[in-house]
Amino acid sequence: MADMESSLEFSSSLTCSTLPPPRTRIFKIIVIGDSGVGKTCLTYRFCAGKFPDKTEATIGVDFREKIIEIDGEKIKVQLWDTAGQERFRKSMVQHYYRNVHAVVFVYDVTSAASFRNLPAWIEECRQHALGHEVPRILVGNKCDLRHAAQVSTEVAQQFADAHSMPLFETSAKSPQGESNDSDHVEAIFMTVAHKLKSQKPLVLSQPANTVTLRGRDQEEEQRGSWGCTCWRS
Ligand SMILES: Nc1nc2c(ncn2[C@@H]2O[C@H](COP(=O)(O)OP(=O)(O)OP(=O)(O)O)[C@@H](O)[C@H]2O)c(=O)[nH]1
Ligand SMILES: [Mg+2]
Repeated sequence: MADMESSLEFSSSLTCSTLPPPRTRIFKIIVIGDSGVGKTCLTYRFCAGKFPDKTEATIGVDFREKIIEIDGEKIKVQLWDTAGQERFRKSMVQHYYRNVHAVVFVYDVTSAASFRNLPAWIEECRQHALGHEVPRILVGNKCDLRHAAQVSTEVAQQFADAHSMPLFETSAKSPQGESNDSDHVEAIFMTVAHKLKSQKPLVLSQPANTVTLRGRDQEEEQRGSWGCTCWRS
């Protein structure tokens, strides 16, 4: 850690001619919600591009990563696929929230209970002192089972509005061609990444004849809201 920090300090004062190779920023996004809503399938779909053949209840957390490119910058989206079952998550919870950049709340459109439990997940975020600057989004999954839906778009939208979150309805399972009327899994996570990138521009200052590379501004670094784990060579 000390090495990483000192190399960050070092790079912050380098001029154009001596810049090290570009490093990849990491956006840590946690995916939370009741067991069985499809968190593993959604994260797998985004990172592997397909619906998994089989899943089992997640124990602790599974990490999935995907490199994306936005405006010419390569960014590593690191998804934390958390456990929905209390017994599989309790020893891990504080790690989920450490230096998190965005939160994705998931419910299952065919399960009214998973929707009713959303306030408990929001409360967990509050208890872990999640800052208001951390983007949150709401995802209703399993839209391919619309005939069995128990949560209407209207009700979900009201909830999302009340909590200032954008709502997406999607399916980790259905083929997502042009004719599909639900949001694409890919587009959902890309939206989060765009939001994070716009909040955190990479190149922030250009004093005369030098280009200074700064990933986080000093203030944020002091507040620790953009922890050092989000950078890697
Ligand atoms: N029809 C349909 N089934 C889905 C979809 N997403 C997930 N499933 C199914 O829902 C079940 C639970 O999915 P998971 O992704 O394991 O659920 P989870 O939220 O990760 O559950 P925990 O790890 O216990 O918290 C599995 O049988 C999946 O095949 C979907 O979009 N449509
Ligand atoms: Mg899971």
